[in-house]
Amino acid sequence: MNWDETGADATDPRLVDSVADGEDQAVEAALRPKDLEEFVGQEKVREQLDLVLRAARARGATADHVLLSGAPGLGKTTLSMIIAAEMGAPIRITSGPAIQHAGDLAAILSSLQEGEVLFLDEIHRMSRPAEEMLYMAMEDFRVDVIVGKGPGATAIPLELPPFTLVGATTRAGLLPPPLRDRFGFTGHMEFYEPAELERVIHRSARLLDVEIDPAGAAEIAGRSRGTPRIANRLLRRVRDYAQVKADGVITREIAAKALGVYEVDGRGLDRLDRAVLQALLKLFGGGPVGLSTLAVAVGEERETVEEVAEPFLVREGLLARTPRGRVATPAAWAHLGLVPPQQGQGGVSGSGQQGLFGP
Ligand SMILES: Nc1ncnc2c1ncn2[C@@H]1O[C@H](COP(=O)(O)OP(=O)(O)OP(=O)(O)O)[C@@H](O)[C@H]1O
Repeated sequence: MNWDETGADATDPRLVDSVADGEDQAVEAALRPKDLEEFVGQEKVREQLDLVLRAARARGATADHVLLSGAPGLGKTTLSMIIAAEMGAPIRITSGPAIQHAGDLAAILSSLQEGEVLFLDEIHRMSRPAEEMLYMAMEDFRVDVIVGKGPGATAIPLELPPFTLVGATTRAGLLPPPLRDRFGFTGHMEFYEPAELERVIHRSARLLDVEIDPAGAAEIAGRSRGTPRIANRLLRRVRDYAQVKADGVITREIAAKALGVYEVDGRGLDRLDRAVLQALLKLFGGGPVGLSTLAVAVGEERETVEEVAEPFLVREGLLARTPRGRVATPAAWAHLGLVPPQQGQGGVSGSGQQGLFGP
């Protein structure tokens, strides 16, 4: 298989991948909530952000810098756009990996308008010199542009208009403390509850002009891995099925059948997730087994198993990472409808050995 570094398979994109693909980006623009009122869930972050923005508006000031942390697809970009809209300000969108040199950042910062929101996605992946330039820009609204090289180099100070930096990261812990401390507000985005995802799905269905009943929305929500981006993507695939195979209306039965076709099971696991669990249970009696062995057993790279399949399996309480290796939980046996071996029988089943080492 050909998985790229984001965990997406270049030839066969995963329906349950929380990273956006090209099709998502086009549809996401239409589905994004436009204000805090429309933004579903994340009650704490919404309430706190609402206060920050209202207070800034009342003072006629630019809002404080905001750091948003959380997994991909939970709404960080959407919230940054809402911050700009609520402040009546324009927004500029860029990302850490796009800023290779301090000069790239200087060019962006020096062209900002007063009050503009600068959204910096994956801020933890910015280069070190750019990061250091950002410290001063965030605190003093000033940057030193270095002209020339070596002993003759001079720093020319450049005043910047006040702006609001909205930084997004999947891992707040990776940010150096001097950067983290310069944000006036940090919001941590949680995975969504099924009921919240149902609201997201009903709203998106309305915007896409698709008829869906509450049980149909619940069925999709339960398979969406707590992530609105995945919910919206599954909704689009179910809509296709409903149009081609039925009368266009999404019911529980249609949603379940459609997602069965796409191999997304009732809990949101896809083919790769299930292959990992099946190998762990059937070949290794539930573990413990080392990551490399598990990867060989499913015919995948170690990194693919570790970074693409495991995080969700761990989050779902189906798999545990222990110092002795990967171990299946009782919930994993139940999910695949298998019975754990009796204690003392040894971990590996006969058929498993055959599967692994050949007949
Ligand atoms: N709270 C929400 N209510 C309704 N829709 C949402 C919400 N959060 C996200 N979405 C929808 O999910 C999709 C993905 O959201 P968004 O692009 O903001 O995620 P993200 O956290 O920025 O992801 P990434 O880090 O991968 O860029 C968008 O279509 C957006 O409309």
